[in-house]
Amino acid sequence: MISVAEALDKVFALVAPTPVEEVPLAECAGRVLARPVSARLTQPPFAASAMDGYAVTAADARPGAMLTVIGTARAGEGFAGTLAPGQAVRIFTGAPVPAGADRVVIQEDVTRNGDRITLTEIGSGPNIRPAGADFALGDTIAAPRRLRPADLALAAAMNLPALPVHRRPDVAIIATGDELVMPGETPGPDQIIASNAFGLKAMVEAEGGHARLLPIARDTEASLRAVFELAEGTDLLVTIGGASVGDHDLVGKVAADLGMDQAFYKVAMRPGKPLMAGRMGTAAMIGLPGNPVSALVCAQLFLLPALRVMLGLPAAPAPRRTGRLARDLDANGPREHYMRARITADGIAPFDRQDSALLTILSEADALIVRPVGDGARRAGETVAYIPI
Ligand SMILES: Nc1nc2c(c(=O)[nH]1)N[C@H]1C(S)=C(S)[C@@H](COP(=O)(O)OP(=O)(O)OC[C@H]3O[C@@H](n4cnc5c(N)ncnc54)[C@H](O)[C@@H]3O)O[C@H]1N2
Ligand code: MOO
Repeated sequence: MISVAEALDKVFALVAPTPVEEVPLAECAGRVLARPVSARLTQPPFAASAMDGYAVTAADARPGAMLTVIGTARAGEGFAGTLAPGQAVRIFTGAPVPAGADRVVIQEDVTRNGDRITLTEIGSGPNIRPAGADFALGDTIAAPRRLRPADLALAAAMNLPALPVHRRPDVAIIATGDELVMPGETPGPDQIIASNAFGLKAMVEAEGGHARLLPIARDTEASLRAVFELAEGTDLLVTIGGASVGDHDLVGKVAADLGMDQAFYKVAMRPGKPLMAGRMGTAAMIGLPGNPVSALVCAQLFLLPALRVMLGLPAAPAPRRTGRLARDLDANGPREHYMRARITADGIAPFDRQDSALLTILSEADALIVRPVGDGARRAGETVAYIPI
């Protein structure tokens, strides 16, 4: 058995970033920018008014100044002339500041009578945004970068109608087992509903991958082989179950028969010991354990970091934080333990029941407390590492 860190390194060695494609800006949310992109213009392109008011010269910027309004500048249409002392231009937010003007006095600080104004007060700032205050022609957005809403607005402002992003990795998900039927079907007396694949699909898609749910493979070599073939062309093949040592655990054997080059099998972790990974032709393969919590925890620890590499992001373990324990914990054993827990006002509270079959607990959990191998007993109030989920 290898450690979680060793297994993760081996998983990283199985995957590579997907090719880059140009995608229209409106479809880039959450995608990963593959190359730096440069602004095609300067923003603002001209000195712009930050307020509604009157553009005046520095010489007139004093309370009591009486000025003549000689024109208007609004967003979309500036004032063509040049402002001289004794003059003002009516100006609106976003409008180009006329030549000769040094500041904008907000209209609340002005009284107007016909085309004459009197400045009643002068605020502290000039209320002018200089050209290029936000960015200049050629300024870049660095890559790789997960594109957030503000990044898309910035790219739009830079006049970039499409962005180079990594193709969404295709992830083919195969549930295995004679006991499984799909949600909505009526299970036979010895059957249960296949649940894991739905959680995995949601995780993959939330991360930016494209998940395909393949038909459930039965516990025969022929059925497994047939479903594996449907995964042809995928970037990442994920199987669920059939990974352990039982007579019907055939995933490893069938994958090997189909040419899987196994990178590892079994990891010193709880839940999720019977995890496997390898390469099958052009695809990476991750064989998840069947127990629902094991499958989803292993996906959090291995599948998502692998997906992030495929999306062009750096290879890194699932992000961790630290928190204070809300209650005492017993010593840990020889496997790294990822304990389902909830973050509460009193600290981070592990659930009493940690059985890897309990989806109700996982559904209530928002954290996995990380217990290192051989970690001693911990008291309430001590700091522990956890992975937000
Ligand atoms: N003698 C041993 N037995 C087991 C060991 C071991 O080391 N020695 N490991 C245990 C551990 S840990 C786990 S985890 C499981 C994993 O076994 P498999 O990956 O072979 O999974 P299955 O046996 O196929 O299924 C386990 C469990 O999960 C249910 N299952 C499977 N797929 C799904 C699905 N898509 N949706 C919902 N539930 C699913 C399945 O019905 C079983 O109840 O092995 C232990 N045994
Ligand atoms: O992954 Mo197994 O479920 O460690 O319980």
